[in-house]
Amino acid sequence: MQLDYQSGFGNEFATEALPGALPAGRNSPQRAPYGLYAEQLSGTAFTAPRHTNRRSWLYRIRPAAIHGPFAATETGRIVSSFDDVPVSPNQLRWDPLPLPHGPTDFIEGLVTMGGNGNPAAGAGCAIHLYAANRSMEGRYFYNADGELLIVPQLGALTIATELGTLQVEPHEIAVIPRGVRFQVRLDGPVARGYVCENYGALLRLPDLGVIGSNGLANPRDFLTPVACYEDREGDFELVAKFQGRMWRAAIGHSPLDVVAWHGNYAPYKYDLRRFNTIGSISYDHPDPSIFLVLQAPSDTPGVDTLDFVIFPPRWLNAEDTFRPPWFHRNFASEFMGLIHGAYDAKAEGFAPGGASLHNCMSGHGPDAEAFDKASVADTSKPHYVADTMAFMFETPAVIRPTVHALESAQLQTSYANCWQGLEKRFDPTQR
Ligand SMILES: O=C(O)Cc1cc(O)ccc1O
Ligand SMILES: [Fe+2]
Repeated sequence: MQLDYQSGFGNEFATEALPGALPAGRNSPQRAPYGLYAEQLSGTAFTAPRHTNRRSWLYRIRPAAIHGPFAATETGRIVSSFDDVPVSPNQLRWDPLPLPHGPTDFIEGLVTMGGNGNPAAGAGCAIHLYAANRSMEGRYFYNADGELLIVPQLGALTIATELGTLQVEPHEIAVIPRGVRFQVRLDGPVARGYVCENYGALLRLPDLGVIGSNGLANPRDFLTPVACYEDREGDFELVAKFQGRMWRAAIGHSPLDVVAWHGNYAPYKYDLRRFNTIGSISYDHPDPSIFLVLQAPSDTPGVDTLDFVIFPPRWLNAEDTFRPPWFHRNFASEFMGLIHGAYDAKAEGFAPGGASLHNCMSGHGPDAEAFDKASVADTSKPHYVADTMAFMFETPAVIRPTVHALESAQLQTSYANCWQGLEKRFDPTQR
């Protein structure tokens, strides 16, 4: 199905599935068109400065308040507080999450790998993987704890939300704002990917500084759905994530019943293949901030609580340069995933669907094989890094792995051996 979208990042969108469903000239008329209820959904403080203020007005068949009482339910493998598990400075890497055997939908298939901060503090993030083999049926979900950045790695998803339907395939991402109700449907037999749950300030496009007015992820490539509603009654369930726990309420109708909406608080998708990658055309491999797609800013200028960074296919032509990522230790902590192909700093062991974690000041970089190859490569000619799409969730706070991540059968116990083959090359008599 070909879906319609509205283009732009954080625009003041306006969309109606029935002509005239959007009230003209006011948000909350005495009676809204078609007998709809007007409802505001605000994603930031009412008094947030205009450039960060996000809210939308929804015109819906029933108000969001209509559902049965919430009762706490199984949180499954979802974790939202990370302080009780000791964290080591070891470099960690995982094989891809196996696909589920029993019927598992997107929510059931979530497993938390690590994170920092917590929903109560409104700071930090949780990093989850998902593996699913069925659509959410009769179940709708919202997350009051943060926005969800969904990074499919295998299988396309149709994400039906209150504000319209998005389709995302591997190489695309979707962001579902805090509070927006949605249902994930699988377009194929299985789906797998990564989710970053951002407890902090909303993800936004970074400033471009000396790059100028264009580049990196361009605003018009962000797509927001058009209004589309379900007028459906039945015995459904509404699942909420609220303060780290999962809650369940009976609901007698589809909550995806918004006939029209306007505003700047809405889900969006972005095709990572549209990223305008900028790099060195002289020498040296730049810092990975050059690959920043979205950032969640903190109160300290220039410091983000979360960065989403990608490593897409690109030309490398820096001369007399070790072209792949260098050896390094960072202030930041880095959780990486691979959507497709191979990553240029790792010859093997980092598989699509896999993950790695290099925390604050833990040494890492190219493995022995990648180093050996790149340190003798001909740098007089450009080289195209093809068939690759890696990404990083990067945070200033340490990413604390969960018990599940540490006890997972996918944890590669000998990951750090990938650097052991880097022999001593030092010879004080040879320059
Ligand atoms: O592979 C990594 O560790 C990620 C990374 C990539 C890069 O190009 C520079 C620094 C960095 O941490
Ligand atoms: Fe790194």
